[in-house]
Amino acid sequence: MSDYGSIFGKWRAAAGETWPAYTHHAFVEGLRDGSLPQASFLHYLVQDYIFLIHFSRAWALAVTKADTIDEMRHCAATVNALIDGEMKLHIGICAEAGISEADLAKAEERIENLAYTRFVLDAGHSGDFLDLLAALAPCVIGYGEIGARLKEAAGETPYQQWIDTYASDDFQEVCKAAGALIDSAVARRLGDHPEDSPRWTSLCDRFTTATRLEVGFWQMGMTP
Ligand SMILES: Cc1ncc(CN)c(N)n1
Repeated sequence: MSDYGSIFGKWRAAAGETWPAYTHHAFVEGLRDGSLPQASFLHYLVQDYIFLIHFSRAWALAVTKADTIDEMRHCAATVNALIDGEMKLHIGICAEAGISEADLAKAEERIENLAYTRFVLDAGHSGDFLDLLAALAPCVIGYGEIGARLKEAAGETPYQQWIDTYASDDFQEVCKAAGALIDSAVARRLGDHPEDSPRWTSLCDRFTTATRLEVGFWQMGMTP
């Protein structure tokens, strides 16, 4: 079982080589060793600010798709953590670089961003709570995995604040809680042997597609 839960570990394994293509992407390695150009980083952050708006909408949709109060509580808390926590990182770093919140609000959304966020929202609109969680999981837990690795492996890099945010105890707790939510939500709906469910393959596919879209997002970051 992975640090982030049993189902996440299975979905991650089913994604095969797509997973390391995401978590070890050249953009990530550039954050780690400091070789990523600042223009790429800022371009990524501006797009990621827009991403987090839609991502918050997707977690808000999860509140409406939940079956239990505990599930609702988790999803509602994630909306708050995104808006009042993670997005502040983007606002703060961009402000230091002379990019105001007003600039962020009127930035043009790149097509790779649009593809990813609308894919996640569609998973929730056309599917159920599990479809939505499978599409959301690579985003939350992938950054936790990246942050934890970069904390151990980072060289001299100007991107330490970014690394520290995703390596932080707070963010790691968010990832572990998301993994536990996925485990309990899958057990509740598909029982103790979810791999035997006719839905299993399509849940794995949703997870893998979201992971491919994460790879595309890093790639976009490298082409301001
Ligand atoms: C594209 C993307 N994926 C994941 C995360 C982490 N919440 C993020 N900020 N941006």
